[in-house]
Amino acid sequence: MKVARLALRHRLLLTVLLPVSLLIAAMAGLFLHRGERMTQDAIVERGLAIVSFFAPAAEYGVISGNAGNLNELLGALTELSGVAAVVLYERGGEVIASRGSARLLDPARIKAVREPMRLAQRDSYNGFAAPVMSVPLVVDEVGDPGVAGTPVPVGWVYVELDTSALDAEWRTTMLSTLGLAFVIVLLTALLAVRLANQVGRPVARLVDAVRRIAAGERDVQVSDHAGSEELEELQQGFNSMARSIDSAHKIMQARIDEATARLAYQAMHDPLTSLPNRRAFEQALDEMVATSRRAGDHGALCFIDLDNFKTVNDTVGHAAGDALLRVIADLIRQRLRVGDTVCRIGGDEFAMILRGCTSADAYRIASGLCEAVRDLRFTWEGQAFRVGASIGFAIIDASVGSVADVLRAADHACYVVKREGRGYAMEYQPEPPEGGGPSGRVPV
Ligand SMILES: Nc1nc2c(ncn2[C@@H]2O[C@H](COP(=O)(O)OP(=O)(O)OP(=O)(O)O)[C@@H](O)[C@H]2O)c(=O)[nH]1
Repeated sequence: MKVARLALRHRLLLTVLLPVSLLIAAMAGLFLHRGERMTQDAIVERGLAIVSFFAPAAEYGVISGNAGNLNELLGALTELSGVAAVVLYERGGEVIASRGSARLLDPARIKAVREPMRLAQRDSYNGFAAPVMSVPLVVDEVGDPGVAGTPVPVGWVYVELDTSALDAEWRTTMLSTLGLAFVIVLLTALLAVRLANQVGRPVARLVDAVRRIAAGERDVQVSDHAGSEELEELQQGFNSMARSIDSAHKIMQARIDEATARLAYQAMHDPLTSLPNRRAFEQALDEMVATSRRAGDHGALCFIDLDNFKTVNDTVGHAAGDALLRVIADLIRQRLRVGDTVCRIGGDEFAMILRGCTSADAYRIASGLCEAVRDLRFTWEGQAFRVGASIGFAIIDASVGSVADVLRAADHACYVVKREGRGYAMEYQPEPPEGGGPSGRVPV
């Protein structure tokens, strides 16, 4: 696992704990190693000091074989703390006196000892030996004794120390050291966890909040109890930034919704009269035709073309023509029933889709409208105008072939009205065969 991939909290823990633990382990190890060496050195020093003192003191007893003197010496030695056994050898390697039971003693090695030394060591026992040296008197050339010769070993002393008390003391020291090291590491770990939590958790909360915002979530806030002034400030800053983003997003969304609605409205409405435009008309007609085929619903499509509208434009101007178009749009709108639709599909052309009506209903409504337009007096700058409305309509029912058929039929009916007199309403009648009577004009 790579350190860079660890969470910040774990990295902080590692950064604090790892060096402290290594330092404590190194210090404890060094202390224990040096302590062990010093203990061993002290044991050796003491053992050597005892045998070095004991060897010369035993010289007389070994040479003379004075048992009383030797016993006294051995008794005094075993009185010393930690001395478990004392053995005295004579020149030939035979034991001449001993106290206690020696565990490590190897008699074969004792005769090779030429100076005080540690002879053996096992568990808590250490064996030390030293030669008992004596200086023989040498007879010179003239036969006169009294010249000192080279010291020779006349025996050996062996002292065995029991260091279990010292070892126990050392064990206690060792355990205390290790315990202390453990406590220090534990305390450091607790502090490190606290520090990591204080820093790592708030940062993790911030990271989580940033991810949620990036994923499109809004209204994201983090609790601002970080436990540290800087982090608390960071969290408060984040919260106010998140609030700003959220409110900017809401404002922007509202504007987009508004603009979308406006565009959708504009796409389907005529800006002059606010009536549905040609596109809306085509959709409404598609629906009406589909409903008629499916449910056998009856309806009608009426094409309305104003008569003499151009005169207004030409006489008092385009603005007057616009105003008149608005007046007529209102007039048509007012006469419609709930569910009917009126659209402006061209310059002075309107279309009505009447729902749930028979041919007679459609004729009555269309004729009424013709009458109302004819009765309208439009005044502009003191001048009065009259216009008319020519309406051709076609019935929409289950027998209708297509939308185009209906359009063609209504358009044709309107054309016939225009051609044959204007100002009235007529239902589409298929052209009579060659030489037949006039088309179905229904006079108002
Ligand atoms: N003021 C105004 N005039 C328009 C608008 N759109 C088209 N027109 C005009 O409306 C007139 C329509 O032409 P016509 O249908 O031939 O005029 P008309 O006098 O009604 O003719 P007939 O139908 O034969 O009686 C044209 O002069 C167009 O310029 C508009 O939005 N505002």
